[in-house]
This record gives sequence, C-alpha cells and structure tokens, in this order.
Amino acid sequence: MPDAMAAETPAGPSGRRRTEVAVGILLRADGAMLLSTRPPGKPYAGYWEFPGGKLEAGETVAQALRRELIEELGVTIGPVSVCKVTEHDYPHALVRLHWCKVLAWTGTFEMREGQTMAWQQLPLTVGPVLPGAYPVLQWLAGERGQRVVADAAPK
Ligand SMILES: Nc1nc2c([nH]c(=O)n2[C@H]2C[C@H](O)[C@@H](COP(=O)(O)OP(=O)(O)OP(=O)(O)O)O2)c(=O)[nH]1
Repeated sequence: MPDAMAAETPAGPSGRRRTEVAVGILLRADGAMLLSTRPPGKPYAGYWEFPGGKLEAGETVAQALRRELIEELGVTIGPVSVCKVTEHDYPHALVRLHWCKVLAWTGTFEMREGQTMAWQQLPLTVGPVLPGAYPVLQWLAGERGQRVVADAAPK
C-alpha cells in the first residue's frame, strides 16, 4: 500500500512517527508456526518474518491482518485478538507490531508476492529472521521451553 495511506501514530522516543503493523502467528495443530521470506524490493528482502503488514487508515488490527493474509497468502483468517505489542526502531521506520495468534483459517496457501514459506518448529531451521520478529520468537520459545535457534555445534 502507498505509505501515505499507512496508519501512523505520534512520535516515539526517537522523535519518529510510529507505523502500525498487524502480524499473524499462524499456528498449526502440531504447534508449527508459519514464516515467510520478505519479498524482493522491500527493506530486509529475503529475511524471514511472520505474515502481516501495515494498517491502513481507519483499520483495526484484525481487519488489517485479515486483508494482508488474503493479499499475501490467499487465506482467510477467523477472529483474532492481539496477544502482544512490541516496537522496533529500524533505519527505514519505527514500527509498532501488534501480534495475533491465528488458530483457524480457510483457503489454500499461495505465495502471491513471490515469497517462500515454511512451517517451523523451534529451534528454527531458517534464517535470518527480521530483527523486529525476534522478541516474539523468544517469547514463544519461552512458552515452549525451547530455544529460538539451536545451540552452536561444540568445537
Ligand atoms: N509482516 C511483518 N512485518 C514485520 C515483522 N517484524 C517486523 O519488524 N516487521 C516490520 C517490517 C516492516 O518495517 C513492517 C511491515 O511493513 P511491510 O512493508 O512488510 O508491510 P506492507 O505489506 O503493508 O508493505 P507495503 O504495502 O508498504 O509494501 O513491520 C514480521 O514478523 N512480520
């Protein structure tokens, strides 16, 4: 979406306006979570992230997430609520990430933006992960008594 339409809120500690982002943690029955690569042309292209995107003006987090997942993946999600809010100050934007666990969806996954997707258990077998997604991965790892990435092999 054009940045001029993105929902923004007043400046954070760094004096920059926050960009509001809805992010979905799609969880399969076996606990695997869906990650995908950022499409070419976006900041951090090729990094792994959870699906989602910026809120448009007037949208709720749930509405934005529902729209983004149809646009990016071709799936329609059921009702969701925000389970966590984090912020990350990137060179390209100060983002506020509204995280929602998603347990139900309909449709077949299609990579409509040329991404690659992977269902991942912890520790992850893909990387690198977007820095703004790392705190939530640590939180999920804590819930599961797992690590985000496997320990380095002993020398
Ligand atoms: N989707 C997603 N975005 C994340 C995650 N972690 C994280 O820091 N972000 C940041 C990266 C971006 O600065 C921002 C999302 O913006 P975006 O450019 O992907 O959103 P969009 O799909 O609306 O993009 P566009 O229409 O402007 O192309 O949130 C994550 O796990 N998933």
